[in-house]
Amino acid sequence: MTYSVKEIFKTLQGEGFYTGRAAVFCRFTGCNFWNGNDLDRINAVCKFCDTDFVGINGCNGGKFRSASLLAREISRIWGEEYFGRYVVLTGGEPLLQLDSALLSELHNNGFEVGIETNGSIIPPKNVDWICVSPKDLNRMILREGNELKLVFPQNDICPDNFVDMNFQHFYLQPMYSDYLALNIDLAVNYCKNNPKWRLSLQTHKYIGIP
Ligand SMILES: C[S@@+](CC[C@H](N)C(=O)[O-])C[C@H]1O[C@@H](n2cnc3c(N)ncnc32)[C@H](O)[C@@H]1O
Ligand SMILES: Nc1nc2[nH]cc(C(=O)O)c2c(=O)[nH]1
Ligand code: SF4
Ligand SMILES: [Mg+2]
Repeated sequence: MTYSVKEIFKTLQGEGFYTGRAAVFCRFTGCNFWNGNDLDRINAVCKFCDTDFVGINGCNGGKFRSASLLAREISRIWGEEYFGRYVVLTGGEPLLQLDSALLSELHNNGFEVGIETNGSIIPPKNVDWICVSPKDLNRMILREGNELKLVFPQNDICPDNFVDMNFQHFYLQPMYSDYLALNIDLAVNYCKNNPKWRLSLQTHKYIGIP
């Protein structure tokens, strides 16, 4: 299998449960909820994406012709240290490309593997950390995982829809947009009144790291 990757970089996880943890981010090309063209946002399932996932032209991006070649590149970017190896597969939608071959190669290289997914595709078995961030209730078939991270607020999606699903942690992440300050206020208030939910800030954006 050939994997199309926009970029690969080492940083700190900026969001959710593992905020502050060193990780290599592997951003796969392409998404099933938006084609990445700004002109098509209004017709997309997901209209507020903050990410460029088109093409293979980012830092360390490219076409990787096998799982072992991609795992080797992720390993190189992590560096020598064996302790704490963590890779976050994101995109775009990583589950359009993640298969058990790549997952095994990453495990063989000593990585814990996390995914950031929109919940519309069932992942292969043995992913170590699953973060689901729903955008469309009707398309959300992955209804369990480690963390549910809802971008907030979203038209037609209320946090109540998720509280009976099988997740260990529930986060509201203020929508990054021209209305960020308002969205933060709304999320803070929601968390104050609904303590099952915690605030997830996109901390990397505040401190200027990728
Ligand atoms: C770019 S997405 C890629 C992974 C996957 N397609 C998904 O949606 O979960 C990575 C994370 O960024 C979040 N995100 C995207 N746009 C955002 C925005 N405008 N404000 C806050 N979070 C956003 C997503 O909800 C997701 O949790
Ligand atoms: N630092 C950092 N943390 C992140 N957590 C989720 C991200 C993503 O785009 O999937 C992301 C990202 O792009 N950078
Ligand atoms: S589903 Fe994820 S990658 Fe796709 S457009 Fe939405 S936020 Fe962006
Ligand atoms: Mg991001």
